[in-house]
Amino acid sequence: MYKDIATPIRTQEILKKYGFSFKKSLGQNFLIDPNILRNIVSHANLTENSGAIEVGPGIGALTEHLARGAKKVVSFEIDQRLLPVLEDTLSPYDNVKVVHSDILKADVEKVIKEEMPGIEDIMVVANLPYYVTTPILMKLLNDRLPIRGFVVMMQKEVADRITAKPGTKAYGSLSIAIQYYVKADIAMVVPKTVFMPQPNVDSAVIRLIKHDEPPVKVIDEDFLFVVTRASFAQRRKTILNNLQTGLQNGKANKDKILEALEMANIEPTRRGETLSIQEFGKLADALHPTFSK
Ligand SMILES: C[S@@+](CC[C@H](N)C(=O)[O-])C[C@H]1O[C@@H](n2cnc3c(N)ncnc32)[C@H](O)[C@@H]1O
Repeated sequence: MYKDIATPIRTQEILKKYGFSFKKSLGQNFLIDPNILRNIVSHANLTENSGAIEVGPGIGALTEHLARGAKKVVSFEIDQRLLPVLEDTLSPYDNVKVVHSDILKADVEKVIKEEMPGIEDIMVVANLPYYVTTPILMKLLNDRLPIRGFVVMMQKEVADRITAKPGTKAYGSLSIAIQYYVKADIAMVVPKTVFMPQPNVDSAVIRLIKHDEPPVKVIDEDFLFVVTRASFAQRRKTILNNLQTGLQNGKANKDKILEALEMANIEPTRRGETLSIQEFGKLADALHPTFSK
């Protein structure tokens, strides 16, 4: 059995050996608690036939736990200074591939094809860099990768918004943009003390499992997201007011919007935060003929 990378003492040793200093701009808060790492990996339900994709391995703390639980791990790391560190810390594992790349620019599908041939069950498991949590999730969802889902650590406030249900304060266009693709729930809330350096915000691990079918069928997915963004633009405003100012550069015809709201069976005085994803779907389809161009 190898010594865990993620103990405070071993992490300090590794950082010292390589003269590594944290870059705040890259969201570098490393995990230093092996129990949290085991817990994260257990929520991914990996088997010896699974693949794991990691964003930002850091010095390999989570990577080694993934390597122990999966057939193959591919980790994308943007910071070149970490490459020699990872080569050292992950040397006991022959099932890990580190790719030096910004995940936002990477062709992840190609890498999966090359590095994980024949692997049918793939999960994204990561302690995400908080400054780009949402762009990373949206990219990996929009790329329509052959993955089962995600188990990812992020800022708790973002986790709350992603997993929020209608009628709650945290519910908004981000909840819908993500829940259109996946079933989302919070797996655990994580204290600041398990990170080095400690972040200023609370953290949570969320689990996102892809739907077989989207929760609502719409004519035009992109337009659904245009409508939801417009509907939440000003939370105190009614859906009617938000759509009037948010569609067609504020020149949307009020009567046409009222017609669409009636067709979708939605009272014009309601607020966006009370609408379910199914109601947004109906509304987007009703608005589509007039407002999608
Ligand atoms: C929160 S740390 C997590 C490190 C490690 N997985 C851990 O849990 O200790 C985020 C990691 O993501 C890397 N990173 C930041 N932006 C990235 C990007 N756009 N693409 C790939 N990696 C990125 C950072 O260099 C850092 O290693």
